[in-house]
Amino acid sequence: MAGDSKVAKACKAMKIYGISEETVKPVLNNLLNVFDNNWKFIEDDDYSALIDAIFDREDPKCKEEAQLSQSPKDETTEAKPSSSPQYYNGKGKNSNSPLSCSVIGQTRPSKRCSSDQNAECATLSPLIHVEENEETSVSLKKVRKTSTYERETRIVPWREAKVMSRDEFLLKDEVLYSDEKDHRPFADDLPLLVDPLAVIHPAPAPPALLCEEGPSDVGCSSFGGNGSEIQDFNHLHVEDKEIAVPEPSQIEIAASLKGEIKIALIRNLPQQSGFRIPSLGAVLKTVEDKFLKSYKVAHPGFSLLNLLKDVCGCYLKEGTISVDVERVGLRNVLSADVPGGRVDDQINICIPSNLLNGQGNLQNLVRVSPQISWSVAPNPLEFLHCIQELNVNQNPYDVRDREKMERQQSPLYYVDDITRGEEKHKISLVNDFSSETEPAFKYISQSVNSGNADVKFVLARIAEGDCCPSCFGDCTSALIPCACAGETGGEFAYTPGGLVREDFLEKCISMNQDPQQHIHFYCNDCPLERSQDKYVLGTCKGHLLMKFIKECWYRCGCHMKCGNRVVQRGISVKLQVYMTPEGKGWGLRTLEDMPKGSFVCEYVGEIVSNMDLFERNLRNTSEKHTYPVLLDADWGSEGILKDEDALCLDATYYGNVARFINHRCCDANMIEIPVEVETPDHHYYHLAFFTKRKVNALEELTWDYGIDFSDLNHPIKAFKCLCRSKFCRNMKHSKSMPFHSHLYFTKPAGKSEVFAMTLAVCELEKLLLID
Ligand SMILES: C[S@@+](CC[C@H](N)C(=O)[O-])C[C@H]1O[C@@H](n2cnc3c(N)ncnc32)[C@H](O)[C@@H]1O
Repeated sequence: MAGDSKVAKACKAMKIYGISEETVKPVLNNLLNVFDNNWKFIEDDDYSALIDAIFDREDPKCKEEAQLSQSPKDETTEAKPSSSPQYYNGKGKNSNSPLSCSVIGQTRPSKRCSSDQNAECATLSPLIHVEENEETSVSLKKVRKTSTYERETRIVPWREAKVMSRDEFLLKDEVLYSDEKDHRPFADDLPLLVDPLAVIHPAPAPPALLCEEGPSDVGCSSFGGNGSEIQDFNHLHVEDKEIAVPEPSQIEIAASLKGEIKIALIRNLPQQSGFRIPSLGAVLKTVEDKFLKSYKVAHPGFSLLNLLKDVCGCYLKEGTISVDVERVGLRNVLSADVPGGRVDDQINICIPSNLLNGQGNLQNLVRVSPQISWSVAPNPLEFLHCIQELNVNQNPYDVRDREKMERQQSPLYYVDDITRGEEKHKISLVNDFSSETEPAFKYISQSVNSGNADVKFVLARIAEGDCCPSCFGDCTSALIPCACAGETGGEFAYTPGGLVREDFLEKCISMNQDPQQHIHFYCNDCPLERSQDKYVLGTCKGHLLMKFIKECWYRCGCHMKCGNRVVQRGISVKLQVYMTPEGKGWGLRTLEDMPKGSFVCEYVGEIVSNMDLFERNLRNTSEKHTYPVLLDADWGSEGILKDEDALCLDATYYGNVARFINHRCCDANMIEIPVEVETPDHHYYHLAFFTKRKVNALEELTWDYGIDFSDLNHPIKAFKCLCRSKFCRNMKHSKSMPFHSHLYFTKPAGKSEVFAMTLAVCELEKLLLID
């Protein structure tokens, strides 16, 4: 009977997996019921539905049987020549037979050709044909034929005959070299058996990382897709020398002629380690966290996946360009011309072409500083070593190495939170160049009155019409703007997303860039000149009348989360104080991308009268001070200003993170805008910094102090400007900066290549943005 022969066939097919007829038959019955006696569904794909159903039962018997199938008896009686693209490790009794439920324990047998289909598979399908000889060793043969099955299973042409299902290849979050359409790393129409252009076999790994020969409890795990398979490569007998059996190593890269890249990370672990295959997503996350922890300076959007993509990009590039004259030239320059750097300290940085806007032209780039200079000389092997270094850090059996690495990678000086809990978010401080510590000052998140300044926040001063007591929730989402939008022409200065509105911001930027075109107030009796004992006949130099933002305040009925309360909620972006490489001392940078119009921080310090500040400056001539700000945005609104009403903020002794913001002439990326928070009285207001454009993570945050570098009479001696802006007002000094027709890079002493590479890429990004 046709049915009986089909049952017999199915049982025979399952026998290969060591599953007995008694187990198969009831499951088969169920399936036939489910599929309405349609055998096609059961037979399709080498009885995959049946295999699934059997294993889905989680029948302990199945497991027992599967284990039994590894017994010597089973091996001799049941082992069959197989065309399965899976292969044995050939270790005899304790081998990781693909017939078992899996020695690793969690996986079911991979889909494979049944014995009955061997003939068909042998001609149609296996890219690598696996044969088992008497000693159960395995030989590999190339067969230049393909089947839909293999296309489905994305066989990796250059190496192991490992079968991965389409799903297994799909990464959890993202896919290496993903195809937009279907998110698979390799296209379906990939010509199979395309030999790789090249395969990188890394330099021998440190002994602790090598796969150990011999005992069967040692195997190499290969993370080829989502890391869902472990195979043991140790005892493969290779007939065809073109097919490389994986060296015991950590990383391999291979590319096909079409440009597809495969990266394999290989790790050996003792079987008893309790190791379970993690998802690739989890692995990447751990490495990224580790990277961020160890290197601190890493782009917060850094992802290992992108790094690997870069590796692939470089690998392809390196593989396709045979002679790179420019690089050779650069290498020569490197050895002769590195200031203060030993040749063996240098590494070549592989800059992804997207950073170079696809031009790959290095001629216009300039040297950054004596500490950080550049070479762009792609060399994927060195890049790979960087990755290996990351990989070493992950080895749980190599704690000493890991600790050593961490010691090496840490910055020379690091403070976890300079705010000591004053701000909502920690603000770290990092010095990668020396052990210079932060200046002595007291971190405060709100300005404080130092004594003589006349600053009073009085509820009665807030007129009924200047606030919105009847509002609730978010004023910016109300249909009709409330009274608090009055100051900014009936429209709130902020968008509902908390950014300064584009038109308002542009106005402020234009006033800042071209103050002469905007309204100034000229005092007859200028408090600034009074404080400096400079009585000048006639009017003063003038004060720019600035546009104010008015936020909702105490008397308003809205929520603290109201969109018109931005500055008063404090710093919300991740910031870091760092030692600038250009010699400007400490600087402030963002650790996250910020859109145009974002609030960064306000200038916080001691609220002092002009008069007091001048006296302070006189007293502390030697003191390294910050630049105090003058709160003169609305000095024209009252007649003659009393000394105690003419205020400044001095962050020298008490201040917040803004005291670290460096100056940049004209094209700084932040602008200061006066903000009313507590009082309509414009003697005192908040001076808040907003981004003038999109600012990328790790970019330095700067503002134009408005210094007149030619004013030798200014109470605070101007510094030599190192802003490197092409609009620098201190050009005499800027021009003396050396310009080079090439870039080269010196690895800072005691730093790893990964550290150096990250720094280099970040700096290059900055350069490309700036210049
Ligand atoms: C407000 S502080 C900025 C933080 C400062 N870099 C530090 O290390 O504390 C101002 C001082 O920084 C330095 N500075 C700021 N901008 C600079 C620039 N463009 N070029 C050189 N030095 C700068 C000057 O010494 C200035 O007096």
